[in-house]
Amino acid sequence: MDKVFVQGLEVLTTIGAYDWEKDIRQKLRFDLEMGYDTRPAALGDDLDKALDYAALSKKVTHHAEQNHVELVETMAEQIALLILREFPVHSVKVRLTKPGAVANAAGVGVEIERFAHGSGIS
Ligand SMILES: Nc1nc2c(c(=O)[nH]1)N=C([C@H](O)[C@@H](O)CO)CN2
Repeated sequence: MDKVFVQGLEVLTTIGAYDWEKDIRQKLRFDLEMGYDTRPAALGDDLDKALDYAALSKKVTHHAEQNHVELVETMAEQIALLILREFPVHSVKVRLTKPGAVANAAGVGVEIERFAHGSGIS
């Protein structure tokens, strides 16, 4: 399956399990990979047939900015569901990095993969 990806999408939001995290904004970095047949767009050179990575990035940014959760797991799951619900993709991989969370680590986070088929969405 072809992939459309968004790499290093940075969003500032309120996220974290500890009290001191409830009143600050921290950076999240999203790496997204969507399973999508790119041939119709390529053959017609037609954005209307493409998975619009700009529109997708905008929706992900808006969701992450507006929804405050404790765990990176929760945010990753919400973003995967949003993409499966709002875009005609076969699958989505969400790698979510919280760069400032652990001293002496470049980043920590999760990577999940979800599929449209059998998810009740599609
Ligand atoms: N598996 C996880 N572990 C931790 C999380 C998380 O979201 N998933 N979050 C925290 C704190 O919020 C941390 O980021 C503060 O530095 C701790 N462990």
